Amino acid sequence: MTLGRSTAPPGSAWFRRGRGCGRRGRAGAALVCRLVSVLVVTGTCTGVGKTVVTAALAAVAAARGASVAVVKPGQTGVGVGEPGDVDEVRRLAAVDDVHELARFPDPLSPAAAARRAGLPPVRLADAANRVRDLSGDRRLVLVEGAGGLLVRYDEEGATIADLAHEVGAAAVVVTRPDLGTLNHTALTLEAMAHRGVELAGVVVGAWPDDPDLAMRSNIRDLETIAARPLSGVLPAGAGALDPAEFLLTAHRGLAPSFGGAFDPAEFRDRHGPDKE
Ligand SMILES: Nc1ncnc2c1ncn2[C@@H]1O[C@H](COP(=O)(O)OP(=O)(O)OP(=O)(O)O)[C@@H](O)[C@H]1O
Ligand SMILES: C[C@H](N)[C@H](N)CCCCCC(=O)O
Ligand SMILES: [Mg+2]
Repeated sequence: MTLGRSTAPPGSAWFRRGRGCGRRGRAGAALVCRLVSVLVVTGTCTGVGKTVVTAALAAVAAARGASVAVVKPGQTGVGVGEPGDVDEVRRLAAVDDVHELARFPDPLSPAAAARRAGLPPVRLADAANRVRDLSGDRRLVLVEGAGGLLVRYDEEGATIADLAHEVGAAAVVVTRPDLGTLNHTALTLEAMAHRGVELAGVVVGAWPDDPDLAMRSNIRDLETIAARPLSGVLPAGAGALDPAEFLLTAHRGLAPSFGGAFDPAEFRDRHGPDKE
């Protein structure tokens, strides 16, 4: 995916029919002319930094002039009147076009939290329709899951992977840098491949100032597992920045495919295990 450029992005974007294109199809009708991307932001677990990465993607895209909407289909662990993940994105990225589709107070999976609240669960088919509607006139729609890829939204076992597949979105996988992440990342990528969900990139959600040996070593192995360079690394503490500082950090921390300036080779050289 390439935001704000004329080159066609791979996979996660498509051209949408629209007016004013100026080109004509075989039947003489105006051809598709607007590039739209829908990205699902998932992770290897809860608390890995999906919200911060979602905010970073939104901030960088909005700064390039793209219209960005952010959707959280199921927010759990947050009470009435308390800020949820989309409020965090609004604060960090200064993007107001945010949509929380359902909220359940218990800090559980959306399916379990709905069950405990005695409320109907999130219907991901409805969420997919909402995402499609939003993509009608936005340049980028970001959809943040709850927890990891296979967390359930209802008793039938619908997951954010189903939503991604349904709307044809690629997924950004946010991962931890520390020991244990290699297995969690491999499992997530394997489950995505099994379900036909394309990988948009692996992003480390929170890289500390003092990475240990496992973290340094994991850079290369995460790239091996993903069969591509890292698509970004955000520093720990980014979530506490003000919007202007956050935008600079997001730009530095996201790869050019997401509109940023992150250089995975430079990061690998600087932080690899022989740089202790
Ligand atoms: N780069 C970062 N800078 C600062 N804080 C971070 C960063 N990444 C994560 N955090 C903090 O770690 C915690 C978990 O991060 P976050 O809320 O983004 O996780 P998540 O993957 O979105 O989890 P959930 O499944 O609840 O949506 C939060 O308190 C957040 O502020
Ligand atoms: C409450 C938490 N912050 C998330 N919103 C939901 C995480 C659900 C994880 C379920 C699991 O994988 O066991
Ligand atoms: Mg979150």
